[in-house]
Amino acid sequence: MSADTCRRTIGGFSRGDSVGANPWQYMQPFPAPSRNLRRRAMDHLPLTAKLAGASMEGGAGGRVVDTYKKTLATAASVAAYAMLARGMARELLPEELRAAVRWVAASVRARLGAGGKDRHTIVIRRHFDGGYSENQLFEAARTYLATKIDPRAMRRLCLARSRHKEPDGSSSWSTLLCMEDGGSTTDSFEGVEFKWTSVETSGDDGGGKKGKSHGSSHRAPRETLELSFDAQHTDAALERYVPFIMSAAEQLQRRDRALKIFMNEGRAWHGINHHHPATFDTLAMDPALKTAVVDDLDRFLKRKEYYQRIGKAWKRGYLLYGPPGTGKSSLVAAMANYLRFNLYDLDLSEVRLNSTLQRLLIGMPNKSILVIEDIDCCFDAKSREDSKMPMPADAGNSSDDDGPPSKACQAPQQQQNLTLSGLLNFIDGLWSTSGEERIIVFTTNYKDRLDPALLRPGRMDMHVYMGHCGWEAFRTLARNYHLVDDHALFPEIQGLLAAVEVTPAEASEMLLRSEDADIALRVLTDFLQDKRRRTRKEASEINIDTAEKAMWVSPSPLIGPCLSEETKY
Ligand SMILES: Nc1ncnc2c1ncn2[C@@H]1O[C@H](COP(=O)(O)OP(=O)(O)OP(=O)(O)O)[C@@H](O)[C@H]1O
Repeated sequence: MSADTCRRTIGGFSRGDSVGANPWQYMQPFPAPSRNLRRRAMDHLPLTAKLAGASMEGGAGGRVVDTYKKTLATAASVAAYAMLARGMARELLPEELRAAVRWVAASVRARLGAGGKDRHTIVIRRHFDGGYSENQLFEAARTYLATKIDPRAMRRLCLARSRHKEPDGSSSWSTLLCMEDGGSTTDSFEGVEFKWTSVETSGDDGGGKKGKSHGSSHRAPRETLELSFDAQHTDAALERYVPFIMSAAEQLQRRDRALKIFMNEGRAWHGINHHHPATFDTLAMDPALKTAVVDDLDRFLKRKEYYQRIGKAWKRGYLLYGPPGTGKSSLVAAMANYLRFNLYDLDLSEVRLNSTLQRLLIGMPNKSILVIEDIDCCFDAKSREDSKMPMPADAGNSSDDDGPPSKACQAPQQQQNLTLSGLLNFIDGLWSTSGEERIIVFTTNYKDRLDPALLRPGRMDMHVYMGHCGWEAFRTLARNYHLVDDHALFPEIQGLLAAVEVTPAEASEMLLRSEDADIALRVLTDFLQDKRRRTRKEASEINIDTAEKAMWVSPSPLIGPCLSEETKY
């Protein structure tokens, strides 16, 4: 096809117009569409097509197309140069300079991203004080952002192992996904969009911490996280978003840390790692009761302001009672795992003085669970009285007295032996004065033996009865141990559980006898049948015994006088 033919076919082009830019040029074997038709079609075309289409309208349109082509060519050249420059920079420029360039680019990007709106930026440096102090907010933000990063969406990511200091001075470690230098992500909070950018600059300006490796003068890069947002949201950022991040990070760190259980020795706590596997999922108990406990814990955690408002200490007390082997200790472990709180297992037989107890309780950090097991065995009737007794002669040398002397130790005549009322008064006093977000759990096998002071309303907020293994509890155990939800023996087991009392500990033991679910369930069924036989036998013996006794003491007019007569002689 010649240029002339082409011009003819399309029509309306003046000499010098760019034929090649005409979109209809080679695709148009039919007569050209009318102007109106083309104008209507143009309304639906993207900008590039419109520009090109404009060239069909006359000389002015042609110039637009020329400009468009030139712009495209220029953009392509710039992109090529940029790629070339980038490659050369990577080869030739030192890392420090490249980091500085990246920082400038990130700042420019951040400003351009603002879309012309007034943007504010909060810079959170990893170190301050000339590089010698760690900024906790940086660590918190990094921990929080690790949950926001989608590793599939980011081409470059950094993996870091982070150390957290525990309240007891020990450390725990966790692995985090972090943004690389120049990386950014957005987070939405209360409907506001916050943008986070990771920026690294060379530490050679003296602001960074001196690199410890190889003892060289090289300084570690200065790491910062930049939080940018629309200026109108400054209050939301500082007053709500930043505190939210701190608390979210704390929760995440708690989730990752190894739990500990502390035991009292003298006046101090000694902790070891706590790996009790019990969770609310594995706990075999009445489902409604389980839900009630979990809901109660959740409500407690959310109610800081509420407790403040009503003027009550932010603490919660649980009394767990029931026969041995019904899961009281397991429930305590499940609570600790659920809340990620450390456990403080208080052995009161090791505590002789109220002042020692006071010191131990004050030494417990927030977000912890105090457990006193078998509370019914801890105090005899005598010690329940609030007796003010002189301090034993050897008490000053006892293991209770390590560490600096407390106020109470300076006034020996006021020393009190440990009493239940001392414990209760002090717990109430302690919770209301120091520390918060604590849980106290008492356990007992015999609720009826407890001092009424312990059962007084308001002392223990929730009384939880851990009973014998019911049908639902058994199903949890079957699922835990053998991953079975249904089995041919289930109906028989259900009937047996309704007839005999067996603890979850006993049922667990039977289920553990074999790894084969069929065998283990058979073993349990036999155990339950045997137990039912024995229970029936015992019951019938008791019935006979009772009947015999009844015969001897019965006031029945028929035999009564006879007995009386017999006993007379
Ligand atoms: N409700 C339960 N759910 C799951 N496992 C249980 C339950 N109760 C008991 N077990 C099993 O029995 C073992 C002993 O239970 P646990 O020590 O929790 O009972 P306890 O009521 O605290 O007993 P004690 O009163 O003697 O201290 C647990 O380690 C667990 O394997």
